[in-house]
Amino acid sequence: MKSRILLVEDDASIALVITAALEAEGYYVTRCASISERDRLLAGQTYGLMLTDVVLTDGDGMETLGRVREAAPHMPVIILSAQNTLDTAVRASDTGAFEYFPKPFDLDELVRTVRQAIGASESAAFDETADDVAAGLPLVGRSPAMQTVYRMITRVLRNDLTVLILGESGTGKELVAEAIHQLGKRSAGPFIAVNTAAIPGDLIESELFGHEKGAFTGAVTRRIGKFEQARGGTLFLDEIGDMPLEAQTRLLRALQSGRIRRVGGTEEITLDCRIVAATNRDLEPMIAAGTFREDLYYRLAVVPIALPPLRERADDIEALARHFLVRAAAEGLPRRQLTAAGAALLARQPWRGNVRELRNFIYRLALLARDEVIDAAAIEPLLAQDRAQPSASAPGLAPATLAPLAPAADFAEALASWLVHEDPAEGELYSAALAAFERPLFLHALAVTGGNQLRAARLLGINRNTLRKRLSDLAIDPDEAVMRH
Ligand SMILES: Nc1ncnc2c1ncn2[C@@H]1O[C@H](COP(=O)(O)OP(=O)(O)OP(=O)(O)O)[C@@H](O)[C@H]1O
Repeated sequence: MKSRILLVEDDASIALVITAALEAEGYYVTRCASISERDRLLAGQTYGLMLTDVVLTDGDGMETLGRVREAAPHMPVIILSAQNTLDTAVRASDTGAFEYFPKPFDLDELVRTVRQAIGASESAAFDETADDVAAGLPLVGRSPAMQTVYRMITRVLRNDLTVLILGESGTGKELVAEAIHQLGKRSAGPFIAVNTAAIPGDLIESELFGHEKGAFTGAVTRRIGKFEQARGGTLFLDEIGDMPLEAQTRLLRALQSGRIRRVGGTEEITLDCRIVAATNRDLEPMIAAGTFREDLYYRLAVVPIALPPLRERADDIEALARHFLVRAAAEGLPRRQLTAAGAALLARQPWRGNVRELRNFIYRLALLARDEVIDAAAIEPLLAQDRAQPSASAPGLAPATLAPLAPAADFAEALASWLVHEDPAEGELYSAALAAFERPLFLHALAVTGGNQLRAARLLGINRNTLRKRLSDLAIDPDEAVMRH
């Protein structure tokens, strides 16, 4: 005999469609429209599965799942929600729900999942429960493409599987990596990000694995590598496609053995971090050409998550634009409103630099627009400027280290936004601006030279003593600068 299904849904037409589809499969469906009715029905009868909406007239169908678990601990639950944010997906997964369907959903897929869930619950009892994860992450966008991403994220939160995030530059790969860390079981540990493309080839090993004192010229002290820094947390290996082959081999060996050795050291250190890697490169042709190791690819891509380019989820552009306007205002830029026509114009742009380009554009717009209300007419001139000067906020110009504000087209513009943000006191303008400029520049020079002040001074083209003095004035600790980078 087919199972009885409890459907908790207050939208009569959705309920009708689901009931018809499930009855056609031979299931018996009992429908109710509120949480109180649900609890009453569960107390009196056993169900093979429950399908529930989230927002119901008398409460939240997801928040109250604890009561359902008490009444029917092994009954699989499928959540249907119009609140299709990452937060909802994560909350759904944390309730131990079998599956989460953002509305609108594919009816055939829903029926298939019901069949699977009932089959699975007959062979294995469901014992998953978890705390309510409070906060969602600032991943904006509810397009179907992002729903798929959110569902993938929820699948890796309770395990340590290695994740490979693929997507063009600026699509949000690092943000997704952070979401996996913060929402996952290692959130109490550190999140360590390494941009493997930014480290000179000969320093990658010591950067990742650390080195012992005297391991090579310049190794004046023992240094802990990123793998060790990430102990208990997550190691985010960005731009993995740009890693030199030799470093790929070392990385593969570390992942295979689960152990590392500091450069020049003998002690074996056991890895204790989740690895999330990312690249904007198309790895397949690189594998074919022999520039990316196929075995490393399979090691990393245990769970691949593909982030679609922004132009393929134009539905998200308006929400993102409004989000960045709010952020810009919170960071001290003028408060702006975006009209529907303005949003529509933004949604029609190709955004080759993806969300990063959109973000930079919105910050410039907030800074430069004349009126509080931003309409298409205020956006046009900036778009025209970008078309004439494509580098203005497009890919490549990404130094997030440059300022707390978005990177700008040139120093004059960066300075303008810095002035708005910092508003230094009279008589301190020059020294404050100089410090704001020098700090990221010196940190960059120290990072790429592995903290070697002589080489950093040479790179900058300034005297070593000048650099030392300025580092001391700015209270920059060269070793710490390298560690933090
Ligand atoms: N869905 C999103 N919601 C809100 N902000 C986003 C989203 N996606 C990206 N961003 C923002 O866009 C910027 C670029 O994102 P991120 O650095 O994660 O991209 P990336 O894919 O890692 O880029 P790259 O390949 O160049 O390293 C960041 O400021 C990030 O916060």
